[in-house]
Amino acid sequence: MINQDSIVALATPSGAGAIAIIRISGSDAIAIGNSVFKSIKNKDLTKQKTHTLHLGHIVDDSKTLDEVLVSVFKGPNSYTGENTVEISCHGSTYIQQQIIQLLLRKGCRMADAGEFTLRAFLNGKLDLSQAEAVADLISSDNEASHQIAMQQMRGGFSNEIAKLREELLNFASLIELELDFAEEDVEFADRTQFHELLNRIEFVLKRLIDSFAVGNVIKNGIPVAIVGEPNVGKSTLLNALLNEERAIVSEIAGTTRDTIEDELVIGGIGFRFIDTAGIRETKDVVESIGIKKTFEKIEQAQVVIYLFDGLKFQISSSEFVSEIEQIKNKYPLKPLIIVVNKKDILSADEVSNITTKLENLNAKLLLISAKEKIGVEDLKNELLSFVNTGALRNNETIVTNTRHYDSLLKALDEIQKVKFGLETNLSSDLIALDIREALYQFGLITGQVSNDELLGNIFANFCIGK
Ligand SMILES: Nc1nc2c(c(=O)[nH]1)N(C=O)[C@@H](CNc1ccc(C(=O)N[C@@H](CCC(=O)O)C(=O)O)cc1)CN2
Ligand SMILES: Nc1nc2c(ncn2[C@@H]2O[C@H](COP(=O)(O)OP(=O)(O)OP(=O)(O)O)[C@@H](O)[C@H]2O)c(=O)[nH]1
Repeated sequence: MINQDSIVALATPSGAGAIAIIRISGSDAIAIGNSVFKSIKNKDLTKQKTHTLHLGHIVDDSKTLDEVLVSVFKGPNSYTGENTVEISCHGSTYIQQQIIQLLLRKGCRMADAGEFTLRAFLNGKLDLSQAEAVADLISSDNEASHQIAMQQMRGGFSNEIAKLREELLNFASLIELELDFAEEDVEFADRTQFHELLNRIEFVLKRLIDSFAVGNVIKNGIPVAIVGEPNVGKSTLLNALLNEERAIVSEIAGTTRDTIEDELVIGGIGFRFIDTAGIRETKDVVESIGIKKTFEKIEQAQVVIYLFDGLKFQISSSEFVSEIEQIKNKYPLKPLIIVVNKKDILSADEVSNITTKLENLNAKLLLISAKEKIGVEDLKNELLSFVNTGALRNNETIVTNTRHYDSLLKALDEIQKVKFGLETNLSSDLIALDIREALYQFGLITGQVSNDELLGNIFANFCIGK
């Protein structure tokens, strides 16, 4: 470990709280902490064991700033791998600022965003994908995104990649050794075994790449477009799903002109509902812009809810059927749920008329009342059925990070080139080049290969103090 300057930052959120934690990390962290701390038992912090907690006061010259608890971590046994001191003070913003300013005068500097975790990475405490998972963990707000981040932080993903990388590295060295004996025409690398390894790597890469489809939506929320004519109850449904009054419910048709997005967690999965203006034909300029937007939103959505008023269906059923067919034709692969609203005011005959006319449309049909909250739970379950939670349940590795996804795609491409090279008896030096490129992509994920620009990009997105 090189002699690192000592960095300081507030580890808890800014603002007042019961307690705030100020963290210092670096070679001189404990000495600096000691210089501002007066232990009630006259302890010298520099002489304390690692992972110990001490009560005392923070003093600025003779002025006592606060009564605090101080914890001591001795490098390499700390989060950052460096000497670390944490001061738990009373959570007044004034106290926080006074202590931080005092520490800055004593030789610390303010930490950059993510610098504690960057140091943990540089000191080998975490690999790069684990460090990135720390940021995901902090921003996770539902069960699924939390589970994935937690798994990644504990090294599930990097272990898998690191193992493949090591096996591949083995073959790379053997193939490269062959190059040194080019005249003799020897083969150190068993071609059958090598082929078997490449197949295995290809299989794992494909699985990881596929998992990104799930991972990405889990991280960002699954977009669901709610489409329907004005006044069918989109806003009421959204409110029923969100269980709070967010969208504007009104008696006037066409009030949902703009798209409103809202998030809701169902069964541990985040959904993003996109309330659209519907696809009713219109001459109104403002509304036709809304209709164009509706199609754009369907495009982006993973699931579409086509919502209509059950009473209106009785008058113009063929128009509804043709609209539904229009959506089905335009987006044949997009899951579509037909939701008939206002069931509470429909007669049994009307219900059976709707069912008969719509049951053969190759879409899920649900009759609900958004207002009376009838059938809303069924709709939630239906939405959940579109999420492939199999991988989640089985605790398989799920890729959520675009950077990793990108490297996995490139690695797969290289592995396939290597396979092709073997099959077509390409010369070893060319095969070796492709293997090196695949290894490089694996290394980018785990951080075995990195550079300042890459690290800068990653850690700049962290919060200060992490
Ligand atoms: N107060 C506090 N809470 C925190 C953190 C922290 O830094 N401080 N963390 C940080 O963000 C997370 C916990 N992560 C941590 C990871 C490693 C070590 C650590 O001391 N590791 C040592 C020794 C382990 C032992 O002997 O018990 C090591 O790895 O050698 C501490 C915290 C969440 N909670
Ligand atoms: N009886 C009954 N009325 C409902 C139901 N759902 C919505 N409504 C009423 O239908 C009217 C329109 O509801 P909104 O939720 O504003 O409809 P919208 O589709 O968002 O309308 P726009 O914003 O105009 O597109 C309101 O008066 C609601 O109270 C329902 O299940 N049953």
